[in-house]
Amino acid sequence: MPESSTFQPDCRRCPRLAQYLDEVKIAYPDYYARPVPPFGATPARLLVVGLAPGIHGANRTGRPFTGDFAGILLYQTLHKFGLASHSESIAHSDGLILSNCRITNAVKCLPPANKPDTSEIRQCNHYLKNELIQFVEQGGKAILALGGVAHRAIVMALRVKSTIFPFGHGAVHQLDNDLWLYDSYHCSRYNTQTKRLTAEMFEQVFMRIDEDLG
Ligand SMILES: O=c1cc[nH]c(=O)[nH]1
Repeated sequence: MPESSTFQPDCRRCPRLAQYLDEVKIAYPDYYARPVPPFGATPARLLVVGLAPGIHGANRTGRPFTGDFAGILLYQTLHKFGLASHSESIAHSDGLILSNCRITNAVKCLPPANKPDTSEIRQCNHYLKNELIQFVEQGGKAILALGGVAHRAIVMALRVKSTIFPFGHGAVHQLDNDLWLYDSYHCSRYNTQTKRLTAEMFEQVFMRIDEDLG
């Protein structure tokens, strides 16, 4: 199982991802094109875990879910539930503040075709594990997995059994006395445009978290 380590902004542990980021930086010199750090409040009661930076979103702006389609529904919903100061997340310098909430990704680097390899998810799990440890130590109560990859990365980092805690949209898993894992389909363009995930479905997940956090 991976050990935990603090996020390294210059990490190049995954050769395929490091090389891809080098190529993307050449194609788009203005893009951030580095491992994207978590964003938000510390301490926080809610930790939202996404998949990985999108090429023209977090990979461009350097902030999770910022500047691309996947962030639209997420930040709108966070704003609706009083967790974000604005309903849109446009750029690193837009002044947006998260309250009681943090956002991170299972994989910190942009993967080709949005698909990290299992070995890359495992390698990056060092960082997620460290973030989860800090989150729990500082009183964090609710983890929201956006999609199955994020769910399995969380389960891996916390060393709990994925057979006991399978991913399912709307599922709520009690991981510990005071630690809960909530699942939602990922708020990707594909999922929202095909209506696999509607705004109502996403809000219901947040409503449940809101009720449980009290
Ligand atoms: O999972 C995702 C998707 C888009 N942007 C992110 O930061 N994470």
